[in-house]
Amino acid sequence: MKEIRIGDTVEQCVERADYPPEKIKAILGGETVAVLGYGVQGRGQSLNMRDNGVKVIVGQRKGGKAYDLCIEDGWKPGETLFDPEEAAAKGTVVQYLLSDAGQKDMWPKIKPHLTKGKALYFSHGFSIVFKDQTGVVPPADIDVILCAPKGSGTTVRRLFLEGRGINSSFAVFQDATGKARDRVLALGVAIGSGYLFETDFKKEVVSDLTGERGVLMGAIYGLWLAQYEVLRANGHSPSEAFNETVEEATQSLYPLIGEKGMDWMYANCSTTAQRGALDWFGPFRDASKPVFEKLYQSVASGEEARRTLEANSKPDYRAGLEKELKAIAESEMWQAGAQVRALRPERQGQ
Ligand SMILES: NC(=O)c1ccc[n+]([C@@H]2O[C@H](COP(=O)([O-])OP(=O)(O)OC[C@H]3O[C@@H](n4cnc5c(N)ncnc54)[C@H](O)[C@@H]3O)[C@@H](O)[C@H]2O)c1
Ligand SMILES: CC(C)(O)[C@@H](O)C(=O)O
Ligand SMILES: [Mg+2]
Ligand SMILES: [Mg+2]
Repeated sequence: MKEIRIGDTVEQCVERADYPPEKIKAILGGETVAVLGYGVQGRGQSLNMRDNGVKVIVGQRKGGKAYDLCIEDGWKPGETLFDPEEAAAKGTVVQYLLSDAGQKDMWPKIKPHLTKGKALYFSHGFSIVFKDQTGVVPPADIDVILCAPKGSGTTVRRLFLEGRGINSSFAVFQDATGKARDRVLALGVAIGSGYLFETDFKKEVVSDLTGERGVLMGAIYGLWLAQYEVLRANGHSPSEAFNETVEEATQSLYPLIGEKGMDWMYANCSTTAQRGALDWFGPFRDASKPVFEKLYQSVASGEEARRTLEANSKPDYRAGLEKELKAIAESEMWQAGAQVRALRPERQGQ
């Protein structure tokens, strides 16, 4: 365990060293972990656990790309690959990694398999916190736990293969067996977490929905687009506008900020950039803070959950979504992006 200490706030962080392989074996040795859903998280987490020696089975409905990927990844129908209900029946730990809307739909079929002493595991607080909208209310005699990797499932797998680890949060919502904390921490390390910090289901879902709608995806794209549009409207070429907005950020500055912090970045650019960035971060913060406050309220009130569930339940949702994504892919900015990325020396000849 290590501490993160900021003023009066002290957080205990759990590291891999706290759950070495023999401890994981002692905790999970008798368990069958059923991973329901082979999406981005289901795939990353199940493969990492399998490589870590945990007994894992996957529950993925037949047909479709995700099922084909299960076969490609070596899951064997009838041995380690089942439909979600059958896997839930076999698992002693049920990792509920269907899409959040899928969790609501499948709940009536999964719940009967959650018998006394099992653990129900989530990677998001969504279904439990918004139970009035999802109907997900677990039986009282099971453990209900959460481990939420703070990144894409793609990164969960990539970092594991590189011998690195993703940061994850963990929480215990219900401890029926007295083993819930050990179970979630052993699972958290087994899925490839680097370190784990404690949260609760409500804090996890509210921060996660805020982050992805905000700085991780929604806000950053909005900010990038605004700058790109201003540069283009003032006669800058697509190449110049894209490089100055996205390519330099993702390929040079953001990795450096990740490695060394924003203070280092500010100290290690030109004095011209330094003066300008110091003068302008305030106006950008002031302009965007009311939007973040509005976003947070929309998340905390359950409105974002309502919108997500409603949108996902529409029969034409997928078609509409594909149209929206196509519009981004075909927009000038991301067309420029595709061509700029293709020019990277390491991508030549691909
Ligand atoms: N995507 C990420 O990287 C990420 C990161 C952290 C947490 N999470 C959380 O992890 C969980 C899984 O997310 P994901 O993005 O991997 O899921 P996803 O959207 O990729 O879907 C996962 C699987 O759910 C199945 N599914 C969807 N609806 C279904 C239904 N009605 N019936 C049966 N199966 C259905 C699909 O076949 C798919 O294989 C969610 O709670 C999500 O919020 C995701
Ligand atoms: C990867 C993200 C954005 O962090 C996750 O929260 C998700 O919902 O996909
Ligand atoms: Mg999320
Ligand atoms: Mg997230």
